[in-house]
Amino acid sequence: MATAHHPPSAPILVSFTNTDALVESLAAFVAKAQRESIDKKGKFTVALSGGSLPKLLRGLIDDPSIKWNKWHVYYVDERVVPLDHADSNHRACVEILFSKVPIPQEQIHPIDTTLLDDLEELSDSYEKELIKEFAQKDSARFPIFDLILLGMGPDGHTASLFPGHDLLSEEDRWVAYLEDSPKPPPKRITLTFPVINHASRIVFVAAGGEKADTLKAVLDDPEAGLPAARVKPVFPGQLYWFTDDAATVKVSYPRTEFRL
Ligand SMILES: O=C(O)[C@H](O)[C@@H](O)[C@H](O)[C@H](O)COP(=O)(O)O
Repeated sequence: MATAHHPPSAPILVSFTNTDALVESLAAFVAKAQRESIDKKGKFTVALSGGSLPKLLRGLIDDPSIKWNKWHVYYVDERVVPLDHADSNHRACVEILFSKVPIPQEQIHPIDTTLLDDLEELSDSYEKELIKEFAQKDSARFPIFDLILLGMGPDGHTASLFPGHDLLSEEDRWVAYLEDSPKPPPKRITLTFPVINHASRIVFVAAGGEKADTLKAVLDDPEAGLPAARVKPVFPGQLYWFTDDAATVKVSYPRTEFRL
């Protein structure tokens, strides 16, 4: 169990020469994470981001080792729009991934779109979804996801946690809302840092040269405190970075060879 004396273990950085290699290894990693979780407790709880992430999960679609009926999927963050809106992270995940695999619909947890006009109610209701899944099972103060998959924006944001925003210091809530996201659309809900940091495995997926400067800042100068650098798993959680060489070209932080 977590104790205050355990330092967080250092992030593991793996970098691939091209996107296809990244996609393949990411799928293998996720497959292993789900196998371990299912072996241990019969299910796999995962939180997904939007942006480029859903496409980078395409390696899962034809993987026969994925037990989709054991997956319980939540969103790291969601834009406050109807589920069929072009900006919806849920819509992107369904179109790119969930419509192509046999995952039971009731095990995918989108936002309650009857509450789009009341962000406080909406974030409370999403927190209640998480409480249903996590609160009874263990006495932890925060949910312990088996896997949280994150992206990083060019400004260093992750989830909907943006540089300089008040939500960076949220310590109590599981799910928070914002109305002033600098990345459109402005209204969003997001998991908070304590929830992200309590996951068993946290994986950032960042590809492309436009992320090179930010990735250097996050990995080589974490004290500067960009949001992505504030992802520091609570023991025994582990943080991984899955990147491509275009994104890591400026990074001095040591790379680890990918192996399962
Ligand atoms: O809803 C969102 O906007 C995402 O969840 C967001 O946090 C995303 O992961 C980053 O902005 C990185 O986006 P890209 O992967 O598209 O660069």
